[in-house]
Amino acid sequence: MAANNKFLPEKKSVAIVGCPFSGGQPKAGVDQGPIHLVQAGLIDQIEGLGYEVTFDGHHQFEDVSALADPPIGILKNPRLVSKVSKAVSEVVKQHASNGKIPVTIGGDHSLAMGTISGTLSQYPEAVVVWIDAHADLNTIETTTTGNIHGMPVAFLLGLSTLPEYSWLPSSPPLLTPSKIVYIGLRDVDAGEKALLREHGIRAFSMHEVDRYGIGKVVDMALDTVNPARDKPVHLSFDVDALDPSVAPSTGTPVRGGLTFREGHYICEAIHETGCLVALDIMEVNPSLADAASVAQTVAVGCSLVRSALGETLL
Ligand SMILES: NC(=[NH2+])NCCC[C@H](N)C(=O)O
Ligand SMILES: [Mn+2]
Ligand SMILES: [Mn+2]
Repeated sequence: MAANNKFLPEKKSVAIVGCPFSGGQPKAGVDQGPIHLVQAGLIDQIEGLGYEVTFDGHHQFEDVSALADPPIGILKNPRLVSKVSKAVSEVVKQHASNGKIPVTIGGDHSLAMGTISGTLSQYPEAVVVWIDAHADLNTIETTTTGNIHGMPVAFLLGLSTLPEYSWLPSSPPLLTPSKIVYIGLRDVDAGEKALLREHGIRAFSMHEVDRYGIGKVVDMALDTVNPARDKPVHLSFDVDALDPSVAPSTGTPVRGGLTFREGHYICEAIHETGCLVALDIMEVNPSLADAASVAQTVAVGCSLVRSALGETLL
C-alpha cells in the first residue's frame, strides 16, 4: 500500500516522460533505453500500483537533431543538449503543476538539467537526491571528456554558464549546494572532488555505504537536505550507481557499486517519506551487453521505479 504523498493530490497520478536522447555522451544506444523500459511493461506496472498513468509517447527530438552544433571548448553537442533539456524542463514543470509525478526515463543524465529545473520551477523548495557512481559536477573548466552528462549538476548550481544555456537561471541558480545530496559515488574526478569540498556539497560514497549500511546512509542523507521531511524530493537515479553485476548495460559502469537491494532500499525509503515529487531513471543503454544482461538492466530500471512509487516486499 503506497504511503500518502505530502505534496500531491490523493488521486495518485504519474506522467511518463520518455526521453530517447544520447547527446550528452558518445555511446549510441542510450536513446533506446526509454523504449525498452516501456516495452518491458513499465506503464502497466505503475498502473498496477494504483496510479493513473499518462504517457503521450516518447519525446520527439528530431527538430533539434539536425542542428549545426560545433563544440564549445571541448563540450560536445552543447546546443543540442541545451535545447533538449529546455524542452524536458517545460514538460516536467507542466506535469508537476497538474499534480502528477513526472517519471523521466532516459536517455543520458544530461537530461537532469531539464528534469530538475522543471521540478524546481514548480517546487522552489524541493531538494535533490542524486544516486550515481559519478558526481556529474564537472564545469566547463574541469571536464576532461566534454561529455555533458558529466556536467548537469554544475549547470544547475550555476557553476557553469554559457549563453546557450541562458534559459537555466544562474544568478541566483534554481539549485543551491545545500539542496542536493549524493549517494553511491565512487568515480569522482579530481576537479569534482575540489568542487564538492569548496561548496560543501554533501555526499555519501560507497565508503559510507560500507561503513554505516544503506539504512543509516539514507537517513543521514535525508537529514542533511530534508531534516523535517517537509520538503519535496526529486530523486535522480543513474543506474550506474548499481554494481555492474546488477545493471551491466550502461555507458560508464564502475565496479564496487550498490547491490540490488541497496538500490531498491533507497527508492523504498524515499517513497516512505511521502515527499517524492519527481523521479528520473537514467543511463539504461540496451546496446552494451548481451540480451540477458540488457533484459536484466531494463528490469532493474522498472523495479526501481516501482519501489520509488510504493511497491513493498510484503
Ligand atoms: N552520467 C554519467 N554516467 N556520467 C559519467 C561522467 C564521467 C566523467 N566524470 C565525465 O565527466 O565524463
Ligand atoms: Mn553515472
Ligand atoms: Mn549520472
